Amino acid sequence: MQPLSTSPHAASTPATDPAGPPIVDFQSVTKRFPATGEGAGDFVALSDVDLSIRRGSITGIIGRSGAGKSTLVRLVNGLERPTSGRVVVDGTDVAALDEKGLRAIRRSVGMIFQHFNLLSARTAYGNVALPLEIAGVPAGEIRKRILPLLDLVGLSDRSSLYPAQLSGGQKQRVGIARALATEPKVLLSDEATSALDPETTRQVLALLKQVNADLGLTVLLITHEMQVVREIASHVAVLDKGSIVEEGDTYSVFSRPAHETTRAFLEGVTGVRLPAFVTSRMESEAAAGRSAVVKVVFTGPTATDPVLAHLGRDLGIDVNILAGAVDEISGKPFGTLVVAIDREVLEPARRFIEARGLTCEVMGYVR
Ligand SMILES: Nc1ncnc2c1ncn2[C@@H]1O[C@H](COP(=O)(O)OP(=O)(O)OP(=O)(O)O)[C@@H](O)[C@H]1O
Repeated sequence: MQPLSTSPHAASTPATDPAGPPIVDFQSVTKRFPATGEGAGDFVALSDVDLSIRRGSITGIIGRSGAGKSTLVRLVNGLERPTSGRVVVDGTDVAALDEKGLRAIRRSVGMIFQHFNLLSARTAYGNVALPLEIAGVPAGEIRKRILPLLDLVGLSDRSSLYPAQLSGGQKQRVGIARALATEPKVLLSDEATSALDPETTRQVLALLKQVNADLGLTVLLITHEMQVVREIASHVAVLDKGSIVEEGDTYSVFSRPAHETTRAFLEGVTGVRLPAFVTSRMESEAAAGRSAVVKVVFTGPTATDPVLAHLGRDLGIDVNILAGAVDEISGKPFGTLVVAIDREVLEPARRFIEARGLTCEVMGYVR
């Protein structure tokens, strides 16, 4: 694969500016769908959503099935229109556009899909050429643009093959090249790696990361795979029943998830799983003679500090380690330890730990 600095977009791509105005701004967006059944009211798919997508970010949208993720993303390229509110893409209110304006916005917002959506009767080259043909770009110019794109996605030697002759990963690479053909500012990805095996997923993610870093292209991705978000997303927004319940940079949200939906999604992905011998004995009452089972989360610069050793040395409080893991989110360390602390000394221990920037959560009590 060629470095992207030689790509045809390099000169025309706006610089990444995290502090600048958002590239996509959802302002009080509500989306209702008309009732489908007799007597049923309208269905509210999105309710008063405010969300700013930073220019140059990779933002993951997560949420349960039916939470409104696809609807949110389809508003960005005008495939859906908000019932109320505004969706502003690079300064343009998409909902206010006529057909001509929508065609223009769709050139600046590319999209890739779970099932690739390639035309089976066209070669890889023909699929990538399609959006340029629709835009009326002359054939000679199309050729000049497509060859570096196929090179970029590592498919120069597959350009004359049809989708049926390509692997899933190769088809998604064609999808990415096609989405990049019109030199978009934003790339929407709707479960683009869900149909791929783990190794191919890694390769496609690496390509998205490279495109993001080298072209400054903002990526807005829907996924149910938390590993994907943890690995490549700089920011994350959690949707629950049509509302944003949590958002921020991925490290902050994933290391200290505040909402129950986020916690449920992260179960088993970050942190530790308690061994059965602990969970089977755990009780909710803090009765005498029991120890508290405390989850201690180490983040940022404290992630590798020996705080619990200091607890023993400075306060003479010993802890019993039950489970632990050191993990990585967006390339930064993140540690979780589950420890048993004598109930009688729980409060001083908690104050000591929290004063050093760590978080404590009492999960229950054991004898
Ligand atoms: N055109 C439509 N007409 C009626 N209801 C719709 C329409 N499109 C979506 N919905 C409803 O809006 C809700 C949100 O749908 P959406 O596809 O955005 O969810 P999602 O979070 O992407 O779900 P999934 O993860 O299952 O794809 C769902 O309950 C869905 O049935």
